[in-house]
Amino acid sequence: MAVQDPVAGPFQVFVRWRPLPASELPGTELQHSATQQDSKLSVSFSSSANPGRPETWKSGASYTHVFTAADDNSVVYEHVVAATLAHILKGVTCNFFAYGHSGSGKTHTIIGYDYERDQRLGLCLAAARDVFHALDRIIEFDMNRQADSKSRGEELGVAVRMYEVRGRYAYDLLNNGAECHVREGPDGRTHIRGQTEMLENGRVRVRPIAAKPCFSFEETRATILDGLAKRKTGSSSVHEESSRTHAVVELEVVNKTLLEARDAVIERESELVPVGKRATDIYLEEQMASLIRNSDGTYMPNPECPPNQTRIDAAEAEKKLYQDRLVAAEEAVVACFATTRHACLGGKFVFVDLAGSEYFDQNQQASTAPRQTMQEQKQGRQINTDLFALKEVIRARAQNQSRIPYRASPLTMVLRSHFEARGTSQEKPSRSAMILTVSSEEAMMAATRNTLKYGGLVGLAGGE
Ligand SMILES: Nc1ncnc2c1ncn2[C@@H]1O[C@H](COP(=O)(O)OP(=O)(O)OP(=O)(O)O)[C@@H](O)[C@H]1O
Repeated sequence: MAVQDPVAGPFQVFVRWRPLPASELPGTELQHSATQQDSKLSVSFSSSANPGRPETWKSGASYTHVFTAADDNSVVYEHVVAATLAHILKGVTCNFFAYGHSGSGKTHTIIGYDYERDQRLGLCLAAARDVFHALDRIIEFDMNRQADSKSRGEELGVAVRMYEVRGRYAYDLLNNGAECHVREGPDGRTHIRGQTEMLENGRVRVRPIAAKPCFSFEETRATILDGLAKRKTGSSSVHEESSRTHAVVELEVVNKTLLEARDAVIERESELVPVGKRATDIYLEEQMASLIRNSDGTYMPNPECPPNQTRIDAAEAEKKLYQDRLVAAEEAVVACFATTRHACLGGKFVFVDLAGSEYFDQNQQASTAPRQTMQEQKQGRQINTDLFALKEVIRARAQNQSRIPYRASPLTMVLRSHFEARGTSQEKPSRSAMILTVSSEEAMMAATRNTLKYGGLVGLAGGE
């Protein structure tokens, strides 16, 4: 049975203990328990590795629920994600993060390693399955009302985006791992843009992260598996490499009209580039032609050759025409939301498999981690920055601070639009949750404690 809206507050934190790896002897692990305090849980564990000096640790009460090693992915899904589907169907964005040490089960939780069996599907695949069940019901309802969604371009589906964030770049897993820049635009929004394509007539197209439209669960699953295959190429050590990137999977409810409207914006942008450049060139040409050089090297206007204002105005008028076409295309996107009868349009699940938290744990690094190359050290510092920034953003949001430090890292810049998403109406703020994946292996004690501490800071903020 689905649990009632677990992600109701601003930010909820869950703990998931993974089973001991087969290589570990049973009976040698940390002993752990959870204690209810008001509406939240605290976690404590003890180690008896050193019989002379048993060690115990207890967290604050910051967690919404603690999953045991016996809980499989379907149990986690029911508690954390299932009830949020109702929000997605109202156009809301729900974000889910997995945070933990390498090998603690982040990918197992978010994506899973069994793509067929219901009980073992990762959260993103189980969510895709349930979105399609819901969309099927909406389509059936439309058919009963003789409202043929398909012919009107309103056939509902899911646009899948999959990318890894590493350093200042995102790598588009549904576009051959293409490197994309993460930048803040003049509009204050973050743009993730791929390579510049030079087209005919001077048009310049810069595409955003690929959004692959899928119209069935099977198609969505195949798309996610395609993306995963890209995640693995180019890495000599898959497991290590996956720890060093943040992997994001987005599932957005879309229809064909919306997808076409967004494509039209990209086309209008590409058309504006040469026209805008021509207007600038003509202005500069006319200004230069109308200047004469003085003997001291300075310039002054040449009264006999004033700038050809008619030519400048004509170029500006043409530019304005293309700017208006772009604005009209952007308005058409907004109109898709305003005119649809499907409140679910734009509803989005965002799943983030964060880079291994060991990079955030400098003490652990110094003492036990193998020697790192310069490149790995740089990556480690960037991951630290990202994970610290994420915590600060979550806390600032929970405390309703006027300034949320999204710009502190590329990861938080990328996540900004998901945190700030408000569906089609201002009353629909996004909802978010984090799953801390931890291991009861003795060797992982410090990492487990650090993960619980990090999540504790995030969870306390959520409860304020
Ligand atoms: N809760 C769990 N139940 C069963 N197996 C698990 C669980 N958590 C992790 N595992 C297994 O442990 C191994 C490592 O897990 P996983 O790849 O998810 O770790 P990770 O935290 O994503 O690591 P990395 O950060 O290095 O990518 C996998 O074989 C996975 O199936």
